[in-house]
Amino acid sequence: MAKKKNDTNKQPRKKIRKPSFKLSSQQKLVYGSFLVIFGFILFMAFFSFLFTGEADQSSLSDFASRNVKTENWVSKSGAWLSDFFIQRGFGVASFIISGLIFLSGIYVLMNLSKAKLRTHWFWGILIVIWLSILLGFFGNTNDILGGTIGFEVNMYLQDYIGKIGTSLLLLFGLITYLAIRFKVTFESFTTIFKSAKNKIKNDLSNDDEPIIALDNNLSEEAAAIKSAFDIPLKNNEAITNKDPKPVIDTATLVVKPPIKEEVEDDDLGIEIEVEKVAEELSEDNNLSNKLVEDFGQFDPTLELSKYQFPPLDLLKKYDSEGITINQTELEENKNKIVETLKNYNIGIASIKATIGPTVTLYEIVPDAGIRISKIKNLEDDIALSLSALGIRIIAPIPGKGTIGIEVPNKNATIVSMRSVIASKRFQTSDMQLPIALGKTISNETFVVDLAKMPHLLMAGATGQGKSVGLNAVLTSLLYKKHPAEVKFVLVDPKKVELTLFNKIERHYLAKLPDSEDAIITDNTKVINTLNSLCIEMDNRYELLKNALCRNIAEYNVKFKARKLNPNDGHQFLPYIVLVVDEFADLIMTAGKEVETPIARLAQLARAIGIHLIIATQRPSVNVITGIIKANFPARIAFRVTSKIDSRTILDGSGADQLIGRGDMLYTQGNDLIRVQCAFVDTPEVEKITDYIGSQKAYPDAYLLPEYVGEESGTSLDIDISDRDKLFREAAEVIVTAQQGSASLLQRKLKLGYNRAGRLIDQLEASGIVGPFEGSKARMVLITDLVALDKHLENETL
Ligand SMILES: Nc1ncnc2c1ncn2[C@@H]1O[C@H](COP(=O)(O)OP(=O)(O)OP(=O)(O)O)[C@@H](O)[C@H]1O
Repeated sequence: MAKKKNDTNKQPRKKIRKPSFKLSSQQKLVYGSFLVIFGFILFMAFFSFLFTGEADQSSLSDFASRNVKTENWVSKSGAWLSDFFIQRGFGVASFIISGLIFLSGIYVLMNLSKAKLRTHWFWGILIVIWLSILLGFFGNTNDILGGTIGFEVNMYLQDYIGKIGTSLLLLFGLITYLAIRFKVTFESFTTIFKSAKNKIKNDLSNDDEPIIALDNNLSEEAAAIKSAFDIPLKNNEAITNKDPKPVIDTATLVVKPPIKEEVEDDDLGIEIEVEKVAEELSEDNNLSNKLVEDFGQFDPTLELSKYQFPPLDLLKKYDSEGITINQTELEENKNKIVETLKNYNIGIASIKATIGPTVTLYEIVPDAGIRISKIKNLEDDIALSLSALGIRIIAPIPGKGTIGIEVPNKNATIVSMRSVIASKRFQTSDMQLPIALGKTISNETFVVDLAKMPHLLMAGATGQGKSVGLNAVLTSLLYKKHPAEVKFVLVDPKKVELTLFNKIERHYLAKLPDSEDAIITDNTKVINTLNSLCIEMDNRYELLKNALCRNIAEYNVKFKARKLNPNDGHQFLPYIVLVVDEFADLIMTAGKEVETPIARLAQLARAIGIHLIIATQRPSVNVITGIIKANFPARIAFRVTSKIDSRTILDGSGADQLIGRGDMLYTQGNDLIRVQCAFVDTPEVEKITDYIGSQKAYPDAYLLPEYVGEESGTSLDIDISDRDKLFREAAEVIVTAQQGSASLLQRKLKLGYNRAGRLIDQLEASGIVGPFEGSKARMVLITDLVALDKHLENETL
């Protein structure tokens, strides 16, 4: 273990920045025009070399001398380049190289697909080689037809497989090229020969020309074969033959037989020909392949293609980072543990220590025959003898066969956000939503995938590191995900914790169409947003269903490959992460109205990329209800004040024994992992959001679907028959208390915010309470219950 400890201490802190090969528009202009001009010059040099090459031969050796004159149109350089490419290289096939350079310039200037350019180069170079060998075959000596390479390769081949072998090899090269590049099949040849035969036959019989209609989109392949075999195919021409016409299938270039076949008598010696129809690519695939070939894969980041991820320098370095081993502390603790256990007649076979950032784990192997429960019961005694808080006994450590005693270090080290973000584990992770939470007890960076969790519940008493934890989660995502790939919905009833993220509203946040602020601080708006997220979820499911995809990752891959048509409503779907900073507050004020959509989202939203992170100070059962708990398998517990709270959040004790300041336990359903949360301070978050916020953004935040809440239909002239069943009770509560507030109704009648609000509106309509007066409670217009009875009776008359 000691070895491992040293290894982990030596973790390199490399600055890892994504290399960017993107050129600015100006660079493209310079680079593109250079290539165009260079390609053109090369062409001129090659062309003049055909006439001046021989004359310039002698001057090549005197390249450095200015007195020597050359005849090449591009002078000395032209003579030298042509000699290099044509004479010593590939012969006249080198013209293709100048063409490729010219073409590259055009592609750079016009910002065309790089993938297509690469294809051109690949096939271009193959043709150069093939052509050079072919022409070298005819060159008697090393002449400029095939160049030195073509000639030498030919000689080599002929030595081994002879002239016939070489020519057959060249033919094989041509066939392979046509088959792969132009997807030519054997049937293509036979059908083309057949149609040629038909034509000749028709010509001879002085009939009209055979009609072969090609549709508008004559494909490259068809055109290539057509020109190769020079068959008079009529494009877009009216069909004049009375017989059913053969039609060239442009996708595979197979000439299908006419439906009415030429059935002729056997006696005439003409056979019926039945063509085998080649398997076609389905239209969708074919189209998407073509689109990808033309434009490359769809790039969701294109709109903000210049977006720069925040650099690591924005995060603070701490001097006290890196674990220092305090040998005396280790020794002391070990002795105390051994002594305490000895006092209870527990012998130890071996003990070893793993030093983490905040706690050290002592792993002991007790003597044979010792009951584990006996050690477990000594938790308090060991804590007493070590006089330390936050001692946790893990008996046994799952999968290890040892007993663990976690003892807090006297001097805890801060785990900086910088160190976890820079870690190789985070930087190279291919998770969909990677989160660097902190470091484990063995000092390894702890990275988890939010997409796999799929929802996270965070609890901890006030001041134990929840907000820092939330910031660590958000920071991790900001360092790893482009604004096009993830959107946050932030709910912050405390109004201060997440405000900093306002600056990245148009990059990373999602909001309701009519709301001004993206960060939701008002509890009533939360209900609308949650319901809107449910609508978004349903919409996304519909899209996934139509695209025959099981989850968002598959869907996005398909969309990027241009297999989904944006005209059918398909679009690239970013992940949506909902963060609620104080859930207890929400449940208290809105009850079921919040719980229902949260539970619905938690149950269903994983496949469509909506993930929830919910934090609460009060992990009591009325806040984290059964239905919520069941749907949040991933939990983080910071220090809580009681064992009961720990049990609510973790289904076991442990969180009450933590030491605070980011010390936390993480579980994803099975083991508990003790992690020291990474520390990210408010100024650091501010720097990051400033950095992102100062860059070009989308025109608006990501807009969620509109949700028309039930309460929005409320108007003051509510029909008496439409009144809530609790109307009378509510009126009595208000009149008795002489206080017209919705929260009073919520408390007394145990209602959600919405229903209480509706009741107040109805009471106002009936004239029992006065109009809305801002932060003050409404005035009660009825003085006592007797007056109320009278008022209601009058109303029904
Ligand atoms: N990971 C950490 N490493 C070191 N110190 C930490 C860490 N997390 C929190 N702290 C310390 O604890 C203090 C309180 O943290 P934080 O504000 O996150 O608590 P909280 O649980 O959100 O409290 P509240 O619920 O009242 O907002 C921080 O100011 C910081 O000094």
